[in-house]
Amino acid sequence: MGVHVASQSPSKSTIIKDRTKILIYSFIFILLIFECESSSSKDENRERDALLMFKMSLKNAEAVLRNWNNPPRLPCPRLGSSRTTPPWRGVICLNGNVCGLQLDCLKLSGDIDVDSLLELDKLRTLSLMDNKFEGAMPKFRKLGGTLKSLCISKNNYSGNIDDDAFLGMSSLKRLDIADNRFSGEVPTSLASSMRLLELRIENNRFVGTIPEFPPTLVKFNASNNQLQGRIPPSLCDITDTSAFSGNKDLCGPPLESKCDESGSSSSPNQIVSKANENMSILHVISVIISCLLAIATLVMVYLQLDMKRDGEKDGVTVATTPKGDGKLTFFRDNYGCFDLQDLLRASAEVLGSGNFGSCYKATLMDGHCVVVKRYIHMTNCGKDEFHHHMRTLGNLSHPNLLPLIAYYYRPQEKLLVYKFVHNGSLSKQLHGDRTNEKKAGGLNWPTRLTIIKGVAKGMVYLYKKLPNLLVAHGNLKSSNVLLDKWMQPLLMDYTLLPVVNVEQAHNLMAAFKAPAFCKQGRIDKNLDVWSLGILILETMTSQKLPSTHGSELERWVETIEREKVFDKEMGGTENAQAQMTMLLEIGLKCCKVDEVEKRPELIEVANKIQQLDEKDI
Ligand SMILES: Nc1ncnc2c1ncn2[C@@H]1O[C@H](COP(=O)(O)OP(=O)(O)OP(=O)(O)O)[C@@H](O)[C@H]1O
Repeated sequence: MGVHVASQSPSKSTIIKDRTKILIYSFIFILLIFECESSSSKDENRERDALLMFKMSLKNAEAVLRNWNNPPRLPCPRLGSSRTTPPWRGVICLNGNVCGLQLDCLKLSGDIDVDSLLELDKLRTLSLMDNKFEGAMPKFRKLGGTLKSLCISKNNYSGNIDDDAFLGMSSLKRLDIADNRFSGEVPTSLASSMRLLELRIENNRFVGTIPEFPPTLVKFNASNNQLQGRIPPSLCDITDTSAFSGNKDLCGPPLESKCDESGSSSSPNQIVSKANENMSILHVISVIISCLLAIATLVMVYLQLDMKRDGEKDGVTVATTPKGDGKLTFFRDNYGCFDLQDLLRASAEVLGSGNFGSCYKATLMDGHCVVVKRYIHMTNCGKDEFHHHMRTLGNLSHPNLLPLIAYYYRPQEKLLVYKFVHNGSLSKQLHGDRTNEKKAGGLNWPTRLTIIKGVAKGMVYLYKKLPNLLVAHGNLKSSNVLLDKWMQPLLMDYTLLPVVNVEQAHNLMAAFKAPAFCKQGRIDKNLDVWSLGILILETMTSQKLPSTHGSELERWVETIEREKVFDKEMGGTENAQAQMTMLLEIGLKCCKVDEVEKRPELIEVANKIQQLDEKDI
């Protein structure tokens, strides 16, 4: 049987058609490459021109930046190019764009042309360390909210830095202006850099007090300036006290010298040096010591009496325990040094009492404020179990968790000591508190979203750190979300399920109000997701939750789903409205009553929340 090969081979016309197609596709492909090339070369040219402008503003640059020149060389090697040409000296490239300039130790000087750098829209780091720049600090603020790291240490910059010099530099994570001759006060606009992790201002001539910094700060050095006054609470965690050495008169934790009423150091050495002019040192010391002793005795007697009265009035029945007993166990060093007796002596203010006990704000003798929460419903927990669990809690550390400073154990008495947080709870901000029915202040949309984002981050951290716990928080609700000075949320009353009596936990904790538990007795990770959903709905509507469990709460969720009425105080443009609706939908999804299986995982919810945009444009 012959094979008809001829019938299977393409005809001449088909071959011509195919060739034409190949030609057309190749042409389009070449066009596309050309298009890409031309737009990327536009970028490259812009970056090249910007850098050449910048170079022109520098002295001594011609010698050291010789390879910064005109075409054919470009600042960054072209993406995908086979020839590997190095970038210009000191230029850091990412994906073919300039993302950093590192021009350290090049003996550069001159008036930096910050405007030329505006053209480098991918610029994230700028380092001009160890050069010869002098005069006032350039207006780096113009570089706006994208710069992450700025380093101009070891130059000869001098004079005051404007207080708003860093305003709007919201992405700044690292700022190093050490080893210059800056004077005047430390600019408070640094506090607006909410992402700041590292700040170095040492070896300058800064005067005045240190402003409050965001809680994100982990590295700080202000040594060898002329700073004075109380170290702000946000820096109490800095363990290396040399960060404050060589200053005029700093006081308070983490330093040992205590502050007096006016906020200046009351260490005997400094008092002596001030009074040295007219009297002999010995005389001054003896007068001061006897005065201090007399005052201290009076204050102690007064406070003891006062506390006793307060204690009786407020139900603080923590008796002074027999010698050697009643010790507080500390987890964090930097909240001053105090013991139970100091807490008892401190002036106390009742902050409120909830399902699990009462909260007191105690102002210690050195001016520190801490919060003591006295827990009931923990009576079934054994000593070892309690100590073990407290150690777990003490080791947790996250910017959105209220840190546990210390705890106290007696079979019938459990106290947990936390840091005092300035803006009270989210509940107080949304609905007012016991004494003040009015809200503390309308929260706008960006603040509410920032709070929810922080809460979600804190929750994800808990689940990551405690994978064996089914319900890692257990009591997430608006009164357990505290807001610091920068309105960043801090979760409290977290992870107490292992030490709370089971019956009370199931009756009183927020997570156990979820229908999955109320209706089916199910305990799983979804309980916390449900609480997060309720918190989102409450935050977006400012509506108070019904005080009872179960069906009333379900109806509350249904009403919100039906009406979708946001709190007017949030304000917001059209764009913000769209984001608000998305957040409300996320909240509603977490609270799906009948579709427990469909309820999203915490990590999924948290990711969606982080994608929302608080910008109100
Ligand atoms: N560390 C703190 N800093 C500032 N205020 C606090 C601090 N801890 C608690 N508070 C305030 O004290 C109030 C009472 O707190 P508490 O935890 O006793 O009550 P709750 O959260 O309503 O109830 P529950 O015991 O069920 O958690 C809170 O609403 C909050 O405003």
